[in-house]
Amino acid sequence: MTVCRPTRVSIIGAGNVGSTLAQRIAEKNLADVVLLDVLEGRPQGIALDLMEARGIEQHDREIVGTNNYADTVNSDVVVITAGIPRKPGMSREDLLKINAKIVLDVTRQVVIYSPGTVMIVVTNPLDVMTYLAWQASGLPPAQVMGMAGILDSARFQTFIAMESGLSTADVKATVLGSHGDLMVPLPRYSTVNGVPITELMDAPTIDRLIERTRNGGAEIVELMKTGSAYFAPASAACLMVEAVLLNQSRLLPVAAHLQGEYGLEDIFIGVPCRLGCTGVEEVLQLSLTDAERTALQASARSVRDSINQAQTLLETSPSPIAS
Ligand SMILES: NC(=O)C1=CN([C@@H]2O[C@H](COP(=O)(O)OP(=O)(O)OC[C@H]3O[C@@H](n4cnc5c(N)ncnc54)[C@H](O)[C@@H]3O)[C@@H](O)[C@H]2O)C=CC1
Ligand SMILES: O=C([O-])CC(=O)C(=O)O
Repeated sequence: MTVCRPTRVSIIGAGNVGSTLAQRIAEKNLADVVLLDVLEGRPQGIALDLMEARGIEQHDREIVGTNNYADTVNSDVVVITAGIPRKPGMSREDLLKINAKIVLDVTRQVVIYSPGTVMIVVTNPLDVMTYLAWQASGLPPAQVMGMAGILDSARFQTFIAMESGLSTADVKATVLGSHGDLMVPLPRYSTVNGVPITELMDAPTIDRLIERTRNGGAEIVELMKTGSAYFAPASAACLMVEAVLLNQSRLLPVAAHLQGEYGLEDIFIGVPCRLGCTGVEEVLQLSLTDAERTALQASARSVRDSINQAQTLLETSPSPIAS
């Protein structure tokens, strides 16, 4: 008798984003979930809690909590949420050194057990962490991507719907670039049922919504006082997991490795990509105005500076980046 191996997603980091993502994946019946954390008991407790909801939520997905990477073996997708979230007053860049060490460590352990996985990075600062994870993993670049553009676009979408009073379902918003102050919201590519928002709102209103989008993560950090956003981030990561597992050919903004696209080389940054079972299957090159291209280049320069900074910081660490 053939024994079927269920699809498996491992989530490294059983904190707010990781545990909410585990819930979404299981309740959407997408895959079995392995939730791993350094904290003993936390992933096991969350997994048991989620298992006990199965009868109510009507699914039979296995959710396992562990501190042992061997339990993640043969994961189809691994999502890295391990790391420290920022506190009020901090930028995502302030997490660079501490999270770089965590991301390098967990990535190296992940690929021992899942050498062919698709890896989705969530830990901040996002674009840099995705680059470091790719380097440490040895995976083909198409199999590594970062989650941010879907979240930033969803925030822009929400603010457009709130401002216009129109249904969120009809709003499509596009945000490219890095997951930081230099992200690049694109009003020309943001529409309400096909109508560009530039036809529906005046420039000062759009500028105000763009500013709120750029500040979207910080706005929640300031409100929550401890920790950062996790419901919308988990939804965004789940959309990427779903697109890969179900080979959906979704066109979604993700931090992808660029090799000349948009005039950018050897960097991970948010661009529209076709996502399928092999990961990033295509980078879509939008035509940009001079101002949009300049903004994307400035965003990429800031990511490149942070990558250089991370590499300098890590040179003094006992476990330098594997080449
Ligand atoms: N890319 C994005 O758009 C977003 C990124 N984030 C980032 O995601 C990360 C996680 O956020 P939260 O879940 O809210 O934080 P959290 O503090 O709730 O959870 C992080 C978890 O990582 C675990 N961890 C730390 N070091 C580890 C290691 N070496 N191995 C395994 N687990 C380890 C911690 O024990 C903790 O349970 C943060 O860096 C945050 O800034 C959060 C939201 C959106
Ligand atoms: O703001 C943060 O630190 C977490 C994050 O990336 C977001 O919510 O966009």
